[in-house]
Amino acid sequence: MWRALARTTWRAAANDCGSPGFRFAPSTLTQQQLRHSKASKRYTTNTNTSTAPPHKIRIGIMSVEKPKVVFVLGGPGAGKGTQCSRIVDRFQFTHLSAGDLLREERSREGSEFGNLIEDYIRNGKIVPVEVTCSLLENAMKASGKSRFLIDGFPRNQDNLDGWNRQMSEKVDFQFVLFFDCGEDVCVQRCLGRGQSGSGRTDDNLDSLKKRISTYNNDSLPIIKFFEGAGQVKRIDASPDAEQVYGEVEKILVASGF
Ligand SMILES: Nc1ncnc2c1ncn2[C@@H]1O[C@H](COP(=O)(O)OP(=O)(O)O)[C@@H](O)[C@H]1O
Ligand SMILES: Nc1ccn([C@H]2C[C@H](O)[C@@H](COP(=O)(O)OP(=O)(O)O)O2)c(=O)n1
Repeated sequence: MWRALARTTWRAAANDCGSPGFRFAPSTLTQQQLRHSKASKRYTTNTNTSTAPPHKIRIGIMSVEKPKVVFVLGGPGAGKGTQCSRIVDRFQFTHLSAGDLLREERSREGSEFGNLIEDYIRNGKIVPVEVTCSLLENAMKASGKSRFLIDGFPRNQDNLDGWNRQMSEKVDFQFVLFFDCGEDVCVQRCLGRGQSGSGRTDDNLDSLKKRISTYNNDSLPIIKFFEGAGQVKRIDASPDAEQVYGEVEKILVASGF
């Protein structure tokens, strides 16, 4: 169903690829990392047949760096997008918001997924990963960059499974930046965003109740899973944006960015 998504932005040859990490990707770093987690029973297969170290891929006799990926998670309205914009201003990251990519695809003329995406978004459900992951992979390739903030993904088990199938071998996963924010604050921020003209069809109370429930039931377990693997950097997202960013900056600098 999602073949159409993979159409335009794939680069035809390795030489043409801005970031070589997207092609030949024999190892599965994320799966390797997840193997160490008590909670990672599903990820026990070692499919790494490469002689390159896990953060690199092998092309012929050379090994090259894989693109680095940081997942950015938190409740609806926690401030993920706001903080990502600030990070991009200071660090060399490319910000890819799964929600933005889905909204773009929904509006793209001729998209076969427009109605499906709208139905999922309005009802606070998570779009099937085949759609979202392909949009992310295409955007990564099209950017030609090698450091990504992937915002709002993976948001449920389907997202995580799809990522592990399609992408984990191709990237050097770093950690999750988790913007931890109370439900009431999240709701007020989303309503405020709606009132100041976000134009989003889901910044209303009815959709928000469903989004919060999806977050609690489907997204929090994913964050806990990464936490169990020691891969979460938690940030209190309730203070003002400046203060939150101060914490983010410290974490990124301490992580070598
Ligand atoms: N720390 C903060 N304090 C107050 N308002 C914030 C803060 N961070 C973001 N906002 C505002 O809250 C709304 C949601 O922020 P946004 O970054 O779009 O959240 P998310 O991407 O997590 O949905 C926006 O209107 C934004 O300006
Ligand atoms: N991985 C994702 C991310 C977003 N979506 C859909 C469903 C979400 O409620 C909407 C909006 O997500 P977005 O990250 O832009 O917004 P919030 O964090 O909820 O404010 O997009 C999805 O289906 N799968």
